[in-house]
Amino acid sequence: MEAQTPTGFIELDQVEKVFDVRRKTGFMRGERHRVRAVDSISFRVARGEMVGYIGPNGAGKSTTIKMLTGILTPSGGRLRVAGIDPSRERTRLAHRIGVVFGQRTTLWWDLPLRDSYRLMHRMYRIPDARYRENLERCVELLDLGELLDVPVRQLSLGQRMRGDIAAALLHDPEVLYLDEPTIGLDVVSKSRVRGFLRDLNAERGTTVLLTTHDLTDIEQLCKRVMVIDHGRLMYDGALAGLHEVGESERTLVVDLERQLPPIRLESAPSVRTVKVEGPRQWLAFPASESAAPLVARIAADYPLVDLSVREPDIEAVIAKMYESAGGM
Ligand SMILES: Nc1ncnc2c1ncn2[C@@H]1O[C@H](COP(=O)(O)OP(=O)(O)OP(=O)(O)O)[C@@H](O)[C@H]1O
Repeated sequence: MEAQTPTGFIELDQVEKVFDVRRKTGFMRGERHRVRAVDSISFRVARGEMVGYIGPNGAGKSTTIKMLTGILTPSGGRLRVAGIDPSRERTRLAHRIGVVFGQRTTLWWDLPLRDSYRLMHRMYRIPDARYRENLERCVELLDLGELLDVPVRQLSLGQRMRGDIAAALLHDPEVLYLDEPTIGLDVVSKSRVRGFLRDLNAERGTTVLLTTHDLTDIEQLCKRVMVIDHGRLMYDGALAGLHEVGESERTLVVDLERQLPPIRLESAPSVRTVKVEGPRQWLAFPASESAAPLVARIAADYPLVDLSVREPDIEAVIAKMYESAGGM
């Protein structure tokens, strides 16, 4: 393994991808137009980071990942992964990256998992001892033991996904790109996949770039999230910071001794009572504000019995963010 670089294991500087598309407008007639799938995107991911890459359909996520693997060549800008230009040295890079596309399998449909893995062993020229060790570890942690001799086409989606994740890791990649790794999985399979990825990142320091529509994946795995829309990077930072960008609200649920008219706090105009149900009331307040002074004010003026604070639903936050940017 090479000396560790402290920052910029994945580096994008004003990367663009423009597709020339021909749209049919009638019989024998067509119109050419350009789709700017990725529009001047810059970011850096440090070695060992686990970053979420999210955005609505057609935002440019898969296009970015395809450029990071070398499948697509950028139309402009500079892109490096582990110091390698992916589209120029795709084969050399392939030894250092692992890719899982949730909607497609890299496994051989008619072969048992074991045979697919053997083929990868040869293709990637993985040293025997390392291959055996990695396979054993994946089989154990992803619970693949019973499945190794089953043809891929007979596996359930969750089993196949675990098989695909193992396949992407047999050659010890330093970076793993995951495009929708939990799509279509049941709750148990999702949690198993997430647990495995968390351990992989913690124990091996594998850098992970994760694209998903399931925000629980992000909440449970990534400290940092990047949001892309219409090919542009809209947000890059802590997941918690998204709440501020999305101007979201938290909810204070208070239980009073008895039913009372909606709580009104003259000194806190940003607080709204949004629901009253018997002695329970729901108050919405900006997520960027602290709940403590609000609680103190209510406790001083009302017969408070109990309370809880509900965090904003991250999906609502992101939807709001797309709306305010004119996206979706
Ligand atoms: N090969 C291609 N030729 C022409 N246009 C393309 C091609 N690949 C992607 N696009 C267009 O580029 C834009 C970005 O697509 P991309 O697949 O990267 O989005 P995405 O964020 O991965 O979406 P999804 O969440 O639906 O998978 C879309 O408008 C898409 O139609």
